[in-house]
Amino acid sequence: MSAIRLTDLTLGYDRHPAIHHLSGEVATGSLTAIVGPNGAGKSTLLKGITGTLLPLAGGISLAKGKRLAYLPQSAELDRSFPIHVYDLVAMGLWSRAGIFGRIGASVAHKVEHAIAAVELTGFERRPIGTLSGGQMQRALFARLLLQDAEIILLDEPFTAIDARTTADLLALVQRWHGESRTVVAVLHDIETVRRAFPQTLLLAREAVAWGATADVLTPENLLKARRMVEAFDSHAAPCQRDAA
Ligand SMILES: Nc1ncnc2c1ncn2[C@@H]1O[C@H](COP(=O)(O)OP(=O)(O)OP(=O)(O)O)[C@@H](O)[C@H]1O
Repeated sequence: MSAIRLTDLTLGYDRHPAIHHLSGEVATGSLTAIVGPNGAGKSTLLKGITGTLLPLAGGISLAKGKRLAYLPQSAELDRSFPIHVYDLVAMGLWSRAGIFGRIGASVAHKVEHAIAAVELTGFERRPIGTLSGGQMQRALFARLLLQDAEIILLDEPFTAIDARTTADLLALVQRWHGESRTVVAVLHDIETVRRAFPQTLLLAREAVAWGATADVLTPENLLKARRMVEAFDSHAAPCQRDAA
């Protein structure tokens, strides 16, 4: 069964395509990496799946009734927002408790448990603006833990994060996979993908290859992806292939 299905999908900005003619499925319970050169459309695809960016053509369907959680690229987060680690993590419960849900004893226990799971105990009252990049990413993973979503989308979760934090957070990703959640992560480190992600979508504005990681990440495919992104004209009218 598929958790996410893409059908001849075109996504873009101001009617200019960033991704086009993308079709395929993310199987329920699978662990998939999205890789590709800068500008390949990886973040754009995640924004399409979350519904923040509507398709210019084609469609995206999600398995019915499944909760979705999304971790944006760290550069997109406003760290100056005046909030403590505890409250940031507790926001993970909003989808179920509501914004004005009572922080009762059981909720407080869940938040503390999630903070402990990412080894941030003792940081509860720290404003997020004072955290290191790795600590902030740990806090965001604690929030994801509480969101308890069946489909989890991660945009470059390990970029600019030290090796120890990467290993700890990767262990959480593996745990989610073990719990049969569907995880899709945009990654730049090919070695991490080869080691830890069974499925890969190699994207270069369209799919270069999508399937078992060892079959997808061949030198030929990686070279092809680079050439395709370099050759792509994002200002072409809605779709070059349609115009041909
Ligand atoms: N808000 C936006 N408005 C206009 N164009 C955008 C916007 N966001 C992204 N783009 C363009 O869409 C294309 C794909 O961008 P996207 O961020 O999805 O690529 P990416 O594969 O995630 O790249 P990177 O690896 O550099 O993060 C790029 O040409 C980019 O300039």
